Amino acid sequence: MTMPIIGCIADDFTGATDVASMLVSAGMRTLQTIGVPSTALDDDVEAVVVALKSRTLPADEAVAQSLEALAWLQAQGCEQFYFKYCSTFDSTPAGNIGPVTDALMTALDTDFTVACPALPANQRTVYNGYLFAGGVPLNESGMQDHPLTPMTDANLVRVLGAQTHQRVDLIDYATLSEGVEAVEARIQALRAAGVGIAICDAIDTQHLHTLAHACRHLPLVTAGSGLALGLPANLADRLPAAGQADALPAIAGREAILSGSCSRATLAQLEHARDHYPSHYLDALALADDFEGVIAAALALAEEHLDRGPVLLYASASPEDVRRAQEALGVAEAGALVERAMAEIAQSLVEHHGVRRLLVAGGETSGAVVNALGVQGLRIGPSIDPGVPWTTTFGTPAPLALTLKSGNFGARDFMTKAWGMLP
Ligand SMILES: Nc1ncnc2c1ncn2[C@@H]1O[C@H](COP(=O)(O)OP(=O)(O)OP(=O)(O)O)[C@@H](O)[C@H]1O
Ligand SMILES: O=C(O)[C@@H](O)C(=O)CO
Repeated sequence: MTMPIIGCIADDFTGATDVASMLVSAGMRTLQTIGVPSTALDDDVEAVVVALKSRTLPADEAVAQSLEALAWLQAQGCEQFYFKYCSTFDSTPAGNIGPVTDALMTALDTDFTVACPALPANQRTVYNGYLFAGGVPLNESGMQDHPLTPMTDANLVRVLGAQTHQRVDLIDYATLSEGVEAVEARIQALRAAGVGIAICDAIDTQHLHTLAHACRHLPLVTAGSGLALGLPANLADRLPAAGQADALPAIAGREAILSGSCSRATLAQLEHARDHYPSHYLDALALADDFEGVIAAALALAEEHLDRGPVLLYASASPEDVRRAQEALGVAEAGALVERAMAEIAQSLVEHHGVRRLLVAGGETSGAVVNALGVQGLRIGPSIDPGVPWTTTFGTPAPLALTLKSGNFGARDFMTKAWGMLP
């Protein structure tokens, strides 16, 4: 059996499929597990991604789960480890990026790692340590309104510095533009100065390739998914022949879209999709009043239309509507209520309405849906848009075609074009 080489720990489920899709597109066969498996891996793959739902847990729980994932990946033979967080660096002053990085560094007995959320293909770039999303500073990108992890500062040296025990410094774009040797020299200098984590600039994909090559001997890297594009090149002689990494079996069945993401990109995609498919809005306040009644209405609408193509069920709402729900119900309670609704709907669609092809938008939403469906893992297939692949499930009674869309990912027509890309 081929032993995996790269072991990733991802702090949410869509983030996990994102990093897995980058590894696949660069030629590594990749499997994603939902949580830490209780059994050993028995697939021939070059990379494994353990998907946690740890982004918004209390820091000590996120650390414990991440260390458990690390131990399992080490037991499967992985040689280099990758902590995947969001390209918008979603976290709070309490964590979890800093505390998890600290714990992984200690467990791997390493004094240095990099931190680079950049993904230029999705307009996430880091310049002089400042993170830009969609060409504007992070704190002006819409992320300042995120329901769970509002990001109000774009300076990552400062943001990470508040979360970690390590000294944090920068490898800037000028150094990255000079090439691998310049980056290696900078890493050596930072290490000698007692810096534990370097925020790395990257304003184009070449910077990520340079950084990945310069990191080839580090036991741990931490990043968004972009850095994964460059890692397979470090291992070229150990990968399968080109074109083999993203093959998926065909899955027939009814189609549905579930969205709990309130990001700007998802809201635009929903506007587009509503013009093409029957749709039903689940109002958070109505769910609080009559949970089962709202769900029954959504499922009735679905059953009426599913024979004719995809049906769209969504709770996604504008920042003002989300704020209204949060003020009435509490932030965590409103989120949990909507997630529970999406989970129950997904379960019913699959068990009672013949849905086998499912598109889910939102990281937390995807986590809730995947858990409700009993998905144990995903085989990663071709990407619909950068960072969002089709996958097929294992662990469910029958395999499903599933795509888990990170809130801010995908073009405006993502929800309509996805179906044509299934085998
Ligand atoms: N109308 C609403 N009112 C209040 N909360 C909502 C509403 N709709 C969705 N939510 C909650 O907002 C949160 C959205 O997070 P989620 O991770 O699913 O999407 P996202 O943040 O856009 O995606 P990602 O994490 O991939 O960037 C979820 O907890 C969801 O339940
Ligand atoms: O990196 C990203 O932006 C995504 O993979 C993600 O983690 C969103 O939840």
